[in-house]
Amino acid sequence: MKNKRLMHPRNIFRTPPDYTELAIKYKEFRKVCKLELNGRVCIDYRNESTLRALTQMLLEEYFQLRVEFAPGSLVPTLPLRLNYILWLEDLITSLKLADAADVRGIDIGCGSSCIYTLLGARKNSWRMYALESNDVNLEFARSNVKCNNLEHLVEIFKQTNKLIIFKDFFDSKPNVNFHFCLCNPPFYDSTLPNPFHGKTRNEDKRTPPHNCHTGHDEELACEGGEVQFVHRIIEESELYPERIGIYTSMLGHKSSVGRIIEILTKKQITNVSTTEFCQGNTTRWGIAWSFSKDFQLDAHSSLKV
Ligand SMILES: C[S@@+](CC[C@H](N)C(=O)[O-])C[C@H]1O[C@@H](n2cnc3c(N)ncnc32)[C@H](O)[C@@H]1O
Repeated sequence: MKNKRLMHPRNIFRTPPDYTELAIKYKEFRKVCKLELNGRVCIDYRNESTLRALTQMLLEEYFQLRVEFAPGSLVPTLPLRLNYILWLEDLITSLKLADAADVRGIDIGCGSSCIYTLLGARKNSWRMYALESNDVNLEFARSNVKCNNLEHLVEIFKQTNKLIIFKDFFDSKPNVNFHFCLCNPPFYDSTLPNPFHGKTRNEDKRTPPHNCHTGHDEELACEGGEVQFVHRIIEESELYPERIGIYTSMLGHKSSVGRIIEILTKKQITNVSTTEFCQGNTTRWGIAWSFSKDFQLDAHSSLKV
């Protein structure tokens, strides 16, 4: 197929799951499935409760993770989250660590599902530190970690000041350095008059492609949107160049990648890598930067901006 964009080569969802078989196996998932005339299962991706049941079922089937989401909170899609984790795995290999279990990662804004942290811990035995500012999300994240018996690998940290990313956390862990940080930042700009539904010709202000809009306003929006959030991560990374080997973030819009690269370039941060996360009709982007000579990130770049 022309221009077919594929998931990461190791992403198990490159081959679509057999939903009919899974509907037989998982009762809660079966309840949200529709049956086509030919007897095949059909999924309504625009329905929030269907998405919840789908993600819960896939996490259980493929990663033996049982996850609850706070009511009304963001429902993560698993193929995208997995693409990001697999890219991190690739970046970390440049470190040539003797033991993968030595890896320590920070999840900035883990959400109620705590999905990246759970995946990193369960799939790769990474030691994960999940930061979150929303109290309800924190409660659910803690419970998800406990339910999956991953407390020995995961620490959850309450972020009291939303405008800060690392300072308070680093102060609480003065002697620990980390291999990477990851982030799915709040996408929307809360300062816009209608941040979630504004239709505009300006690409940056257009809502991203969604199957179904899930999540609380507070989870999805911040002042300046994702560019400003990642800008803040960059500024704090300059204060702590040694504390994290590879700083990374996901971006929801291609134009944000160019703007973030501009910010990095102005700051003369040149050890930078970008990638695309392709999942069927949805594309997201990843950006990474490092101050360490141990990571040669440019070798991993897959995207010309
Ligand atoms: C878009 S959601 C991502 C949730 C989850 N990581 C995922 O990918 O499904 C962003 C999360 O960041 C949290 N957040 C916002 N500002 C934060 C900050 N300064 N520190 C930590 N978490 C923050 C929000 O409460 C929200 O849960």
